[in-house]
Amino acid sequence: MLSVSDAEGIIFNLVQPLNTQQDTELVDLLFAGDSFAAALCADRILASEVTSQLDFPHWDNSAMDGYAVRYEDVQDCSEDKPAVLEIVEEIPAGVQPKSTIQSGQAARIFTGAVMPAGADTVVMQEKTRREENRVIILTAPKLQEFVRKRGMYYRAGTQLVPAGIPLKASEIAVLTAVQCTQLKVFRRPRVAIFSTGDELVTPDKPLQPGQIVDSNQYALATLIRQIGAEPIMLGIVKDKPEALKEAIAYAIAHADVVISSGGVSVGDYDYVEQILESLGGEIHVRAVATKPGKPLTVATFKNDPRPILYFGLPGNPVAALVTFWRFVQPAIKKLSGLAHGWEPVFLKALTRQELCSGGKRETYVWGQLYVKNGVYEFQPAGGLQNSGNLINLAQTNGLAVLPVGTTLIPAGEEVQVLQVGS
Ligand SMILES: Nc1nc2c(c(=O)[nH]1)N[C@H]1C(S)=C(S)[C@@H](COP(=O)(O)OP(=O)(O)OC[C@H]3O[C@@H](n4cnc5c(N)ncnc54)[C@H](O)[C@@H]3O)O[C@H]1N2
Ligand code: MOO
Ligand SMILES: [Mg+2]
Repeated sequence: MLSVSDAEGIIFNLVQPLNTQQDTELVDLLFAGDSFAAALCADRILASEVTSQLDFPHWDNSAMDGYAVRYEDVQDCSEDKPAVLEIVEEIPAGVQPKSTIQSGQAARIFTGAVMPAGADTVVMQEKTRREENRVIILTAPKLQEFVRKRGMYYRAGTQLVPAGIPLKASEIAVLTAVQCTQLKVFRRPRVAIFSTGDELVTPDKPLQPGQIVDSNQYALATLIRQIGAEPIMLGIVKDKPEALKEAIAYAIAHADVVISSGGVSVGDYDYVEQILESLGGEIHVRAVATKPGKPLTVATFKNDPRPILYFGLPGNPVAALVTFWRFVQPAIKKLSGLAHGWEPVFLKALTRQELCSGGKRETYVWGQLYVKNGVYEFQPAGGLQNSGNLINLAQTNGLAVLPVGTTLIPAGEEVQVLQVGS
C-alpha cells in the first residue's frame, strides 16, 4: 500500500499536459458577455501568450476633471499668489485636442481626455476658481501631476498575459481592451466516466430489493464540468468481465482520462484491475493508505501523443469523491494546460470539534470550512463519518487531514484542510 505522498508523486508524474500546438481551439471573446456563449471563454486556459501592438494608456491623458497647464506657469502659485491662465480649449474624453498650450494658457480637460500639446500637468478642478474664460490656480501642482503617460501601464510588444492561465473576468477585460478577440485556448480534456455494479440503477428507475441508485456518476460528472473538462457519461456497467472489457476498451479509445467507480477491492466481483491488465494497461497504483479511499487503482494505456490515464475509484460514495478530490482533480487540471495552481489546496484551520483517526491511514474528515473573524475554522459533518454515508457529505466543502500516526486533534487546535467542491 502506497503512502499518500508516494501515490501523489506517481500520479502527477504520469500526467502529460495538453500540447500548445495540437490540443487547442479558438474562442471568440466577442461572445464573452452572451449568457450561453460566455462558457466558451470563461475559465478557458490560454494556450499561447498574448502581446499587443498598443501602448497602455494609448496616449497621454488626464486622470482628473480639471485644467491642463504648463508646469512652469503654475509651479510657484499659492492662494496668496494665484496664477491666472486663459482657457483656450475644452477637451472632453474621446476628442483630439486642436491647440498647443502656450505660456499663460490652459485647457479645460476631463478625466480620460487626451492631453493637449504644450501642457504637461493637470490641476484638479477643486484647486482652482473659474472666472469666465480664465482659470485661477490656487495651489502649485507637482510636475506631470494627474497625467497618465502613454505606455506607463504597458509597452507595446511586451508580454501582456502568459500562456497557461485561466481566463477570468480580469483577463477578459485586458484581452478585450487590446482587441484580441480570437483566443487560442486548450481544448477541454475528455473524461469518460462509468459506474460498475449489478446493484446500480439510474435515478429514474423504481428500486427493487437490493438495488441502489448510481449517484457516483452524477457527482463525478459535476466535478469534471466544474474543473473545465468534458464529461462523457457511459452509464452503468455490470460486474461481468466481458461487459467491463467492452466498456473500458470503448472509454480508452474515446477519452484522455477514464474514471470508473466500484469493483477495485478484493471481492469476487471486483474485476477492474484484471481487465485493465488484460487490455494491456500498466498498473501504477493498487492501494493508497488513505481513509476513505484505500483501494484506488491507477493505470495508463499506451497512446500517441500521450498515455490515457485510468482511475479506478472505490465504489463507496465518499471514497470515490475523496480520491477524486485528492488525486484525480489535480491530475485533470494539470492535463488541461494550467501552468500553475493545479495542485490541491490545503488551508490551516482551527477545528471546532475533536477529530479522530485510527492512525494507520491518512484520514480525511469531511465537514465545513468557513472564515470567522478572519480565521479559517473547520466543523466536521455531524452523523457517521463512514465512506458509505453520502448523506452528510451534502453542504461540506473541506476535508480535514489527520496524518498517519495522528489519532486525535483536540478541539481548538490547528488542522490542515483540503478545500473541495469547486
Ligand atoms: N475484504 C475486504 N473488503 C473490502 C475492503 C478490503 O480491504 N477488504 N475494502 C473496503 C473499502 S475500504 C472500500 S472503499 C470498498 C471498495 O469497494 P469497490 O471499489 O470494490 O466497490 P464495490 O464493491 O463495487 O462497491 C462498494 C460500495 O459502494 C457502493 N457503490 C458502488 N458504486 C456506486 C455508485 N456508482 N453509486 C453509489 N454507490 C455505489 C456499492 O453498492 C457498495 O456498497 O471495498 C471495501 N471492502
Ligand atoms: O477506502 Mo474505503 O473508503 O474506507 O470504504
Ligand atoms: Mg467491491
